[in-house]
Amino acid sequence: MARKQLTMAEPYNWKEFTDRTTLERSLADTIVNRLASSITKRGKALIAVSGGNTPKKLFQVLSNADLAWDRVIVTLVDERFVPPSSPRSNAALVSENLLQNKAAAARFVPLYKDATSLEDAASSDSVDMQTLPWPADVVILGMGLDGHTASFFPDAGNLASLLDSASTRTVLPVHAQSAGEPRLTLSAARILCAGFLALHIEGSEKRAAFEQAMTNEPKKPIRSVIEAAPKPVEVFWAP
Ligand SMILES: O=C(O)[C@H](O)[C@@H](O)[C@H](O)[C@H](O)COP(=O)(O)O
Repeated sequence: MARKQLTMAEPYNWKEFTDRTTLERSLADTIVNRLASSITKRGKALIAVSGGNTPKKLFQVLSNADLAWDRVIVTLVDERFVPPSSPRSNAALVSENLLQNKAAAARFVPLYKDATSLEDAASSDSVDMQTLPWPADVVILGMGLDGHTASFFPDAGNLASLLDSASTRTVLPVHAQSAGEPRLTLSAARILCAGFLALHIEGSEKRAAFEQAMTNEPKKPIRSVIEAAPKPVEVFWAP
């Protein structure tokens, strides 16, 4: 039973599940349907996924889904500025959990590249990734307890640029004390134009953090993204 929204004007749809397995199956089905529909319409599909711990099981479920994966391009919402050999790498997480089984046929476009600086890597990504079939059909966001999403950390020096829905950049660099390491992130502009934009969070702490982020001031990045979205963001939550 979905949580009753506070007002009709909520910019998100809360989808509550009894357990994480049920959530993962439902979200995976929705993702596959969206990607299959895009393949039917335009012969290809683009999905951007977040890293971190939450999506690992979802990736494993997705990897076994029946889909023309050879028509699917998978990229990242954000990446720590580390090589794929690092245990902190989101590219490694995706390669080890999503790009397996049937989904191994998908094309993966990473964000990390061995560049002289974070800024050079972000600029080069932005150029290289222009050729991807934007808008993304699916973007799956995560959220930290501090209300960050993607690598839009509240203490990022360039947060306004990261959140600028009119940005012409595809990938931006992020330096934020709270991020752990320098990051590369899709711009909000690219995230917000997704055909299907979902937030995947689990556990009571994340639910509380989400509810606080959506009401407290100053606005947390997740609230800025949700309020800027042209249509309600689908929030998938399980205890
Ligand atoms: O690179 C990352 O860490 C993610 O893209 C980030 O935005 C993540 O979604 C949140 O930090 C939640 O991470 P957890 O799922 O590990 O709580």
